[in-house]
Amino acid sequence: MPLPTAPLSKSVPPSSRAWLASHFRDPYVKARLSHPAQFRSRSAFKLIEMHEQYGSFLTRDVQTVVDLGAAPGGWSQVVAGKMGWTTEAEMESLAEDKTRDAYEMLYGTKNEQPQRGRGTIVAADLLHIPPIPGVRTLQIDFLSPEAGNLIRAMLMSPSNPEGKADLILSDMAANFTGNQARDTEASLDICLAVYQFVKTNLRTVQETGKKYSGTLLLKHFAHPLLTQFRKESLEPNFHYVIFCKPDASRKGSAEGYWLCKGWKGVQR
Ligand SMILES: C[S@@+](CC[C@H](N)C(=O)[O-])C[C@H]1O[C@@H](n2cnc3c(N)ncnc32)[C@H](O)[C@@H]1O
Repeated sequence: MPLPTAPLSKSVPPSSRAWLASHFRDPYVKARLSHPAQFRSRSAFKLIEMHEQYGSFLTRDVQTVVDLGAAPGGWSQVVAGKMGWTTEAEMESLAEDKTRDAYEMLYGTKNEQPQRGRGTIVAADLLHIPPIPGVRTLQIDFLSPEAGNLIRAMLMSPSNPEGKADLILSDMAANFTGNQARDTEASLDICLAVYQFVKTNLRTVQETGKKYSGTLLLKHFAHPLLTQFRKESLEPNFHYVIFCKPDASRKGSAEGYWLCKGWKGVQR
């Protein structure tokens, strides 16, 4: 897809012009538009980067994944690719791709291409998520009381009768208002709701026998109240929690992610 080079229309206000200009200069926007996997969002590169740099979590033993705040679907595309849920046409276009590094970053070596994916991926968002091979989508407000049970039901299978997940991803963010108190409260509400879901749905290390299984990747906005949540709820109950700020995350943004590995179940 060609990048816009013509001058922007005079009807576009100066503030939007500045944003659009910096948006199209952004290397991750350029990468998204030219990448053969045709990611739907620039966020896809954040997930790839965190997986690569902060400790692999999209590993072969991951069978069930929940992607919260998934629209338009970039993260789910990455997960589906990692779990082998990619159409043959996509495989062919990727196999012909000259940027082999990008290919390998997503799918491993070419000899490893499965024709059908493994496991279950459930993606949920307030917004509609256009279909992605191998991904079960749900349009719902995750903060609504029924969301947890619906997602669990979608994870259930004969081999997973309790609907447990090996990996829970949350890129959820409420609309930014610019009011710090309100934005902090919204981020905290989302983190607390995700944590409630983790308590009943993330597979524990006791269940798998693996010290670092049961992974949560959770977006949040920097604030002392969120730090307190990390200390009180995440740190005692996971083997480790690290802060991630991928390069693909805009520098001026207060967003960051916690990568939490080794869910022990609630210790306190
Ligand atoms: C940064 S976008 C996610 C981008 C996505 N990870 C991707 O790669 O395409 C944040 C998403 O969170 C969703 N969201 C915010 N609050 C939500 C809620 N209460 N329930 C469900 N989704 C929510 C928004 O609708 C938005 O699509």
